Amino acid sequence: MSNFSTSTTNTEFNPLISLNWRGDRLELLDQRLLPESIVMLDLYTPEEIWDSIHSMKVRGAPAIGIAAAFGVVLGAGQYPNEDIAGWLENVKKVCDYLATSRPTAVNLFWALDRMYAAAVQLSEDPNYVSISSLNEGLVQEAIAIRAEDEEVCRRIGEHALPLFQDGMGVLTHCNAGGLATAKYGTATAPMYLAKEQGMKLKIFADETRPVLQGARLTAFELQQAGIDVTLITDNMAGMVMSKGWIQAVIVGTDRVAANGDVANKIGTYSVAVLAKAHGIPFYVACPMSTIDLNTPTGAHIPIEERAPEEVTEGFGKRTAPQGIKVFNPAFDVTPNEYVTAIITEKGIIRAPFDQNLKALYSEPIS
Ligand SMILES: CSC[C@@H](O)[C@@H](O)C(=O)COP(=O)(O)O
Repeated sequence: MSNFSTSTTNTEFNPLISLNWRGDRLELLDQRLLPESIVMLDLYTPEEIWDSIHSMKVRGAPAIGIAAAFGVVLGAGQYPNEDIAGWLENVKKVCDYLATSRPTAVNLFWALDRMYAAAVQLSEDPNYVSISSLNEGLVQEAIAIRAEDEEVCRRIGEHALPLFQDGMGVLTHCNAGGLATAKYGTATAPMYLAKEQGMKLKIFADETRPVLQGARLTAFELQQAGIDVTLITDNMAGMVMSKGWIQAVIVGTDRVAANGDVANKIGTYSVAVLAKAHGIPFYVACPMSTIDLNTPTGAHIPIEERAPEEVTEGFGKRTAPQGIKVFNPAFDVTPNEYVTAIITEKGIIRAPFDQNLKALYSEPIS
């Protein structure tokens, strides 16, 4: 594994933009170092992209998909020969390799499938005869995935915004923000749009143990954007709800099963149960690329388990006894009965989710 080169701290950093294609490399914000340091990494190989996804330098379902798409570009560009069949075989190998970086976010597999389908199509197109033109075709596909994500997130925000009113308290868990997408985020998109329109929301960000995406990322990016955000630890969510401070919960997701069960960052399920107990609507915001009709229920979603050190040394020092048994699932599944609505770029879906999710695929984007 080669070392990544790092750009110096960028003083004009825009926290909404964490992935940039630079012609020969993917420039990527190292999210693990936030908020203390803003470091952009220059990634030149699929191995570097794999490592960045696996180690969560880039994380969040849509951002993982975008990074992987550029990983395919970088892998295709390494093919040394001029034969198209060999080029296509190499693209397939790169896609299969990148697919092993993380298991839960379906956007990863969606993006890789889309890149491979584009490669097949390009390889059959008589206008693309040289390997360099095929590689350029893949660059355009990856750029399109990134650009579409930005547009999709904005649309999610537009559809979600009417669910919120001036002065509302809104709780979110993990980071489904601009850092996790091309721009705007999914759960945070209505927060940015509300800000644009002068609507004041009071956001509560769960810290999100064990990796602290809420504290490190959501609190950071909302604060940078001038949005009213209060950080709480995960075990405070019930208390702030009981005080009447929360009128809605909105989270992102890594995969929505065909029946509307939702996998998201560990702790989301507890928040959903708490929301139901307090009569608070629980919204899930995601692009269509996060909906996986091939996964029948939440029980079929592969849940990543991560290293015990995230729990025992997550704060930079040991906080548990040596040799302790640790269970560290990165995600949990919220059953559909706790989900008030799923908000996509195509609009708002409510129960019965199995029927309404299926129907959504035949509807044009409004
Ligand atoms: C728009 S991001 C949606 C989800 O990917 C997000 O809520 C989440 O759970 C991310 O988990 P992470 O482990 O940080 O990749």
